[in-house]
Amino acid sequence: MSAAPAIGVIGAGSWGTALAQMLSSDGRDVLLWAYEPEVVAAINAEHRNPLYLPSASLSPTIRATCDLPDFAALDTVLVVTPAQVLGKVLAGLARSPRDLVLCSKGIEAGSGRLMNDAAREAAPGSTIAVLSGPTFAHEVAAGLPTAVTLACEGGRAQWERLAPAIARPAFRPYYSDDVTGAEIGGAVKNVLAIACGVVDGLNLGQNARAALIARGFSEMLRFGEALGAETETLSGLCGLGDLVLTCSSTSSRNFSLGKALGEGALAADLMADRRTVAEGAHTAPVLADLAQRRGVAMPIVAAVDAILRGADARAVVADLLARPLRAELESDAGDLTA
Ligand SMILES: NC(=O)c1ccc[n+]([C@@H]2O[C@H](COP(=O)([O-])OP(=O)(O)OC[C@H]3O[C@@H](n4cnc5c(N)ncnc54)[C@H](O)[C@@H]3O)[C@@H](O)[C@H]2O)c1
Ligand SMILES: O=P(O)(O)OC[C@H](O)CO
Repeated sequence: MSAAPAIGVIGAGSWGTALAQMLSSDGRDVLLWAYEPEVVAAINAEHRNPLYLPSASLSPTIRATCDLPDFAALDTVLVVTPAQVLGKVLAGLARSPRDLVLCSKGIEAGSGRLMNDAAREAAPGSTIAVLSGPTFAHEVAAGLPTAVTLACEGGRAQWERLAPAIARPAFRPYYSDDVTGAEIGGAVKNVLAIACGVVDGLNLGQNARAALIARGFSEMLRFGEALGAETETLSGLCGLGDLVLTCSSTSSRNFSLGKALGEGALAADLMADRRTVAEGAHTAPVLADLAQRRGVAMPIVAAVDAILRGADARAVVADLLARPLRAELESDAGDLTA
């Protein structure tokens, strides 16, 4: 038991459960909201989450609930639902001023909103922060060293409240005030991880994967610039750091989805009855659309969108390779802008 104030975590998938376990490591109470009653029951009775994080033994100071009103008195709440339901779930939270730390990575389909805009509308009065970076849930749950960006719309004053609440010896947040940049990094890297998985599934080699990471990062920077994100933010943990992690490992659901697509599986089959979330599959269509409407060139994102819609992966890669030659740097583009 600890005298430190309890923290709330909304969403008991693998990431919400891992964050709850990390936060409880100093003995504090953590209240964890789960969508499924059977997850609540297993966490409270057996201190395990067999559906989403079966490898972890959870702390007895984590209490699970299906009732959002239980969170009314908490000053700090992490939000870790899938991106597409974040606004809907938060609408059930009592409207009192608190720090709301968004940990989901995606863009809302239909509205094209980033999570901070969805959260601000659903939970007015909250002060938003975004926690994002290279973070496989099973490693955080196991206490392995991890560093993240913690972007605070409330600036240094909010950071002073949140950093001691969230940092632990092996979990290290870095301060930023660029909420938009932190969200764009996490959302775009999921789509690029699908692209890298496709290349792996097609056996196109490691040169191709490195090229995709570098050219995909250029797309992330261009899109970020269009939305007012800082290049420095995207060059850090929540952008380049997460891109490298997710594009290099079958531990990533997005990379694995892409690999299966490259091996010839159909997106519709891979997405049907899926329990875990591969956010890039939901983000790709809305990101491709936003980029086109804003005139931002994102050919790799468009290629992923096309493959998810059923286009032949090998043909899509051939089209990418057949694009006109161009300058690598925007500043050198001149006439080479195709
Ligand atoms: N798993 C990771 O390593 C990791 C790391 C960083 C960020 N994230 C992000 O965290 C978010 C959550 O991912 P995850 O990996 O914890 O999920 P998950 O794939 O492990 O589990 C799916 C989650 O969706 C929930 N869910 C399904 N339908 C729902 C509904 N209608 N309403 C509310 N909840 C519903 C389930 O209860 C479960 O919590 C995603 O945006 C993901 O990108 C995940
Ligand atoms: O398994 P993924 O692809 O959702 O990636 C998990 C995390 O976002 C990695 O930082």
